[in-house]
Amino acid sequence: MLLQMDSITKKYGEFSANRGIDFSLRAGEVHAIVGENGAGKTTLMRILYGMEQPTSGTIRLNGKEVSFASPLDAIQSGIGMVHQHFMLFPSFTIAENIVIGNEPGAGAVFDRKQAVKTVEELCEKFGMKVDPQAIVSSTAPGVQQRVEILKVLYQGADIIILDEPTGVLTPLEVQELLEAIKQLSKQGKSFILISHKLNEVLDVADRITVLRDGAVTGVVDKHATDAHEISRLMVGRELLELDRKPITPGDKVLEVTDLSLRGTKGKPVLDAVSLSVRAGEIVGVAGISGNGQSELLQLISGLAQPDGGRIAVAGKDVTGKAPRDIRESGLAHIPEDRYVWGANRTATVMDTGLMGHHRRLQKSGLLKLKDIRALVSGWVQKFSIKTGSLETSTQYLSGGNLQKLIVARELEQGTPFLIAAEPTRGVDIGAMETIHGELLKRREEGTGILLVSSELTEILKLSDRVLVMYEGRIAGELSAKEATEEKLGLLMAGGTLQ
Ligand SMILES: Nc1ncnc2c1ncn2[C@@H]1O[C@H](COP(=O)(O)OP(=O)(O)OP(=O)(O)O)[C@@H](O)[C@H]1O
Repeated sequence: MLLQMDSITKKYGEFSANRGIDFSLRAGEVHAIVGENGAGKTTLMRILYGMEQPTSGTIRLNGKEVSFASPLDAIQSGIGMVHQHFMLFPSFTIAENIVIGNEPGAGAVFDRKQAVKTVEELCEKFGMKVDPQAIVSSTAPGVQQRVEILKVLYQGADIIILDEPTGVLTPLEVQELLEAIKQLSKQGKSFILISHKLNEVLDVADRITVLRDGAVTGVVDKHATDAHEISRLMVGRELLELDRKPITPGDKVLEVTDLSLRGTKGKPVLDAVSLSVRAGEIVGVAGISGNGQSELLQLISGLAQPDGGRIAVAGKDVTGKAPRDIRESGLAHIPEDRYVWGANRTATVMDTGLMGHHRRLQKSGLLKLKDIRALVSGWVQKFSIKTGSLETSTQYLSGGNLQKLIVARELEQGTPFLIAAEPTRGVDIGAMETIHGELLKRREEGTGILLVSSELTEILKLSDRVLVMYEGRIAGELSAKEATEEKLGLLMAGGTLQ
């Protein structure tokens, strides 16, 4: 066995994030780790990568016991990790990012030409294509993902840990990544893949380890299992089918007319975009990321200002207004990036939950701790948010649990209009079911929802109408009945429907 982790336990105070976990990896194997948010997947991998020390347990590489005091130790032993959030220098070139830490050159002189050549050779050897001279910030997420993998290959990794690698990728980029993993494993590289996407896991993994509450509930062979068994091992129950009841849409809660935003290179980022959302309907926006969706949401929520056009929320003209005024007009917003727009990493769970609710809870100018506690602990229960306490800083929540907290906070604003951008990014299948169920409940209660998601299955499951964005324009609109993955895919790629 290439790698063996035995009886790994990790305690944070009284809380055990890992409880006696056994995990093994063969050379050339792709081994997926799945489990609910907070099940302990990332913690186990941080231990393997030397970012955390286990409270007890042993790690053996090729039969020899090892201990890693830091990632540097792990890298030297041939272990590389690609994190959930890319850790590249945006203003550097791809080549510079790959060789950083071990640059070619003599003394203090960096040999740029050699760096480009080395990266070209690396791409050739491992069959992955990137332009070494491109600046990272100008490349797509799929390219940045490849750069992260090439970087660990350059560092000499034989074991590559990928922590939720497909979260920000388009369907095509996901296919390319899965293909690259298969190719590299044929060349003898071994992968540990943390993922919530069971279809991807069943496509690429040889074995799957399932974690629940910090312990292993099963290790299964891909050929001897299916998505049902894995979800049962993960959640402890079968998942329910969602029921989308027929509705009659009401008044417009969002009306966007001829919205435009100029780009830096003359090409418009948004070009005369008009759309509306009525009370009680979910309007899905599909599109490959980078086609104007993010900017559209920033304009609607007041985080950026348009160059032309008009925005009305709940019947009030909010064009050019500040985010706070727009929220008061009737907008709640589950933001696309939970770390940038959704939370302050140093704030507690309670303070993060309170944001936006503070004015409502204020009685005679005072906020009562008891009221805040009751509100936030209700959500913690309803959404199974795993946290030490309400005073825990959000930086210690697992990614999916922070997402659930933000979703709960925004769903509970009780506004007529809600933006839900990537509402289930990084959450487990049980939490996804809860969030989808809650969005449908809000819809039945009359909230109008603009759903922007890179997951076509999510768009198709929830939307009453689907708009497709392509190059800053609405390229097409389909009703729930008409919409299929194929038709949406065609419009997303710039095609037209006959
Ligand atoms: N430094 C820390 N202090 C306290 N608790 C922590 C710390 N790091 C992690 N935890 C807790 O340990 C648990 C396991 O977290 P981990 O990030 O391993 O979960 P995960 O399975 O990767 O979840 P997700 O799918 O949401 O990423 C969580 O409940 C988390 O809040």
